[in-house]
Parts: sequence; structure tokens; C-alpha cells
Amino acid sequence: MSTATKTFSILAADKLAKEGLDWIESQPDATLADHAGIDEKQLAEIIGQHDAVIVRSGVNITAEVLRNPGSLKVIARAGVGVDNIDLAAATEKGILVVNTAEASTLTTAEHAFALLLATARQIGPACKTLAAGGWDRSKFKGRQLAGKTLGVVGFGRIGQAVAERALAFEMDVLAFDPFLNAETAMDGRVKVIRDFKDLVPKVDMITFHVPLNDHTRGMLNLEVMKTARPHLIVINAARGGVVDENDLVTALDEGIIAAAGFDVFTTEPPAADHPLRDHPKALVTPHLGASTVEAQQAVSIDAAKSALAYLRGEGIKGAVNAGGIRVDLSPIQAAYADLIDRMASLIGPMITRGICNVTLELRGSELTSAASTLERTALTRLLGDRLDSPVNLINVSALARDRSITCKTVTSEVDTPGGTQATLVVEGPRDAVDTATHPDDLTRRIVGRVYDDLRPRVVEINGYHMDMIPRGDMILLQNEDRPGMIGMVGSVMGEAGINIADMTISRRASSEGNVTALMLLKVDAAPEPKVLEQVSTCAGILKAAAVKLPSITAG
Ligand SMILES: NC(=O)C1=CN([C@@H]2O[C@H](COP(=O)(O)OP(=O)(O)OC[C@H]3O[C@@H](n4cnc5c(N)ncnc54)[C@H](O)[C@@H]3O)[C@@H](O)[C@H]2O)C=CC1
Ligand SMILES: O=C(O)C(=O)COP(=O)(O)O
Repeated sequence: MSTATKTFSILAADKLAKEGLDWIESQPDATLADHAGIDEKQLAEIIGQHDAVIVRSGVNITAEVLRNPGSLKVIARAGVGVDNIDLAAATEKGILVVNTAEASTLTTAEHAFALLLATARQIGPACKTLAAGGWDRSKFKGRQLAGKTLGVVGFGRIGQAVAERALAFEMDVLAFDPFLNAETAMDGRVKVIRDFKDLVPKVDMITFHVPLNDHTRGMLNLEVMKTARPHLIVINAARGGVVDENDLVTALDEGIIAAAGFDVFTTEPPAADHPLRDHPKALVTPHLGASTVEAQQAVSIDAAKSALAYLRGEGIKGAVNAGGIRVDLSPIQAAYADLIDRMASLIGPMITRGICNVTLELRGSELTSAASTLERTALTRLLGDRLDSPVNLINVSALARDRSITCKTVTSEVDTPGGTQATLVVEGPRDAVDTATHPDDLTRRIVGRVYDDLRPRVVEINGYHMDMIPRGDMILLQNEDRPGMIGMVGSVMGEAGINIADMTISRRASSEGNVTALMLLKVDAAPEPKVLEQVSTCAGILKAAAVKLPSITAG
């Protein structure tokens, strides 16, 4: 674990189990702000004062809430569904969103199954009758699950757990999930149906375990309900809106379907006069799917741990909007991330024609698993130095896509003779006219390596070969290869009071045979813009740029 030099502030914006909150408070580098029950407006005001926020489904993290994200770096959902979080807004602001996908699977499956059993046996109305002094046994004749066919819509974690339970109850199970490419599932015990509309007429009971999105909203509507068997029981413990609520009420009233067990609603809580609240054929619970002692304890601790692990740079667990990013890099991967960041900084000032395509070539088996992170590292530097808005590993791919910048990483597990290697190639638009740039330099290419000492080295820039450790204040000069250039540059720097600590020179013959040189000066202080301008106007100097790179602690 990291040392407690920095304290991360974690905001609990929803009701979380005590165990997770206690865990946060036990950490030397974390403080807890418990604001369970906070409304959206208040949340928007304080969210930026915290490094992480943990929520359940009780609070909406809208684009408005994220308008001034301040220090916020991670939103942790203590649960599964993230439909209460504006993922696009979070991604755009560079905020990681994580969930605790597995911690509440069994609990939620049990709740869906409880609804199924209770609805089939009319437990709700029977209980109400008894409480009101009645004893009406003939009115509450139920139906047995064994021998019936259950349709499971969405065959992910919860859907499969429900199917397991249904099989144990001797039910036949049919599944529909467009992302399940098989004829059968669970060792042939579950038949997969390709089309949702084919599933509905075949089942006696149907249960939904899908996320709410444009494809699932209203997927069970009146038109589809009309194709069902009249004794169909509908269970929804996924998200309100997957089953059209108005259509459901009509179908229940008209006997198109028999009964419904609902844990989730389009608006939560549903309005006081919502027809499902007190419908004789509906058994309803107030979004209790994940509400067991065990699941709440697990999601609360998991969410707190994932948020803090990310803030500490220990890894990303349960990412919803950060496919492929890793912060728990191995030493060699971390060294390459640092090298690639420096490489992108170095060629940055030479990119004067805009960016169209970025290609990262990675050689070496150790780098493959970090490819996405390394690509995003290069892009973050290339775009971050050019855009006003914050750019980081989370939002950079979306930003590049928005600007039609194509990014590609080519990995090869065959190490070069010199070991691992990274090559970054940046291309501008083909039709951009740039008379100041030599045709050989229209594509910018930089090659770097990390050896056993884990120090970053640049070994080539656009055909100029070298072996240089990129660090500190540097000046890049491209010049005609003729006598007197070094002396001239030295005297301009001397007059400006700039000490040259180190110099690397490399020559290259152009396609027409002209020889040019690239001088890389390591200087003790950054040059004033006027010094750079002065040197760039000297005869024989083709390009001049200054770059500030981080120092290297290990020497
Ligand atoms: N009532 C409650 O308290 C709880 C509700 N949930 C909800 O349960 C749902 C499922 O959760 P998990 O099983 O953990 O998620 P999951 O991601 O493991 O499974 C979802 C499945 O739905 C499938 N799917 C996506 N689009 C589909 C479509 N158009 N038609 C059919 N299938 C589709 C996916 O391929 C995936 O297999 C989520 O909506 C979640 O929010 C989760 C926990 C508690
Ligand atoms: O995890 C989920 O998706 C849930 O629906 C559970 O919601 P909750 O955390 O109980 O507000």
C-alpha cells in the first residue's frame, strides 16, 4: 500500500453499509465525508471537493452534477446498474466510473426468484387478506414452478444465477441474450432463443436481467404481451422501463397476462397514485434486489476499495468507462509509459500540421497487456499539450474519436535484438500545405527503448539515430550539416546565459541526398522565447523548438 503522504477525500453520497465506511476511515490516506441522502443540487456544489464519490441508485450523477468536477477522479457505484450516472459526461471529464458487478449477483437473483415464487403463489394478496382478518383459501390458488418454462432475458451474471435456481426447481429454462452466441447454455440445460419475440409465446414465466438502454427500453410492450400465453407471469428486478409499465397495467387489467412481480420502476419512487403500487395482480417491492446484509456489506467494501485503489494508482477494478486502462503496471510497463510520455513530448513541438493518425508500435511480450494504457499515454500527451480542456487516460480516446483522429497500436511479441521497443508515429493531414517542413518530416516518428536499468532512451527521431536519455530542459535544432553550426549555436546560448549540459548530434541524408543534422541540447534552464527565435533565424537552422521534460530521479 502507498504511504499516507496524501489524503484522499471520499464522499459517500448514498446510503452505504457501515462496513465500507468503517474501512475508509481505517485507511491512513483517506477521509470520509458521509452525505447519504444529499440531493442533486447540493451534490453538484460539493462533489468537486472530493477525490471520489460512492453512490447506489438513490442519487443521480448527471452532467450538471459533473459540471465543475474539481478534484473528482472516480465515481464508484456500490452495485451494478450505472444508469443513474451520466457515463458520457464522466468520460468527457476524465472521471473513472467503476461498479461492484459481482458482489450482489446472488442476492439479486434470489430476490427475482422470491418475486417469482411469491407471485406464482399470490403471497402478497394472501398476506394482505389475512392481515385484514380474512381466511380466504380458495381465492389464492397458486401455480407450481416445477414443470413450467421460464424465459430468462439477459443471460449475464444475475440471469444465469436465476436460471440455476429455476433448474433446481425443475423448471425448463429458455434464455434470450443477443450477446450469447450459442445454441444452448449451462451444459445444454438451457436452450438459447435467438429472437426475443420468439421467446415470449413459449414461456409461462419471464424474468428480465438486462441493463436499461435504447435496445431494452420497453422491450416487453403491449404488442409483444399480446403474443404471450394468458397465464404469463412477468418479473422485473432489472430496471424500470424494460417492461412498459402503462402497457403492463393494461395487460393485467385485460387479462392478457396473469401477474407481475416488480422491484424496479421507471421513476423511483413511483408516484403515490402509480397503478402498480396497489394493483391486485402485482407484487411490488421498493428496489430491494440488492438489499441484503451480505450484499450491502460486500458492495460497500468493494466500492470503497476500488475507489481508493485507483486514487493510489494500484489498479482499476470494475471499470465501466475505462476499457483496457491499467494503472497497476509492471516495472517495465511503467518505464515504457514514462518513456512514451517523454517521446510524445519530444516530438510534440515538431508537429505543426495537426494530427490525423497516431500509431504506436510495441515490441516485446511484456508490453502487450499494457498496450491500451500505453497508447492512451501517448495520446494524452499529444492532445493534452494542444487542448484547453483536461485530457487524461480516461477521456483521451473519446476526445480523439470526436476529432476524427485515428489511433492504432500494433503489438508484436517478438523482441527486437536490442530488447523491447516503442515507436510512435504521428501523421498530419495529407493535404495540409506546410512549406516549412521537409517532405521527409511530414510523418513524425520517434523510437525509444528501456533497457535493464529501466531508464528511458530515445534511439531515433525521424531517421536521426542516437542514444539519448530524454530529461529536463531540452532544445531541438534541425540544421543543415555544415561547419560552424555547433559553434554558432553555442555562442547564441552563451550570450543568453544558457549553459549547455549535454549535446547529441545525429546526421541524416534526405531522399534527395541533402545531409541535415538534429542537435539535441540539454540545457540548465529553459530558453526565453526570444532566444529560441534568435537561434531559429541563424543561417542553416531549419527548425528550433524547446521542450521541458521531467527529471529522472535515478540519475
Ligand atoms: N433490482 C436490483 O436491486 C438490482 C438490479 N440489477 C440490475 O440487473 C441487471 C443485470 O445485472 P447483471 O446480471 O449483473 O449484468 P450483466 O452485465 O452480467 O448481464 C446483463 C446481460 O444482459 C445482456 N443484454 C444486453 N442487452 C440485451 C438485450 N437487448 N436483450 C437481452 N439481453 C441483453 C448482456 O449481454 C448481459 O449478458 C442490470 O440492469 C442491473 O442494473 C443489478 C443488481 C441489483
Ligand atoms: O446494483 C444495482 O444495479 C441495483 O439496482 C441495486 O440498487 P441499490 O444499490 O440497492 O440502490
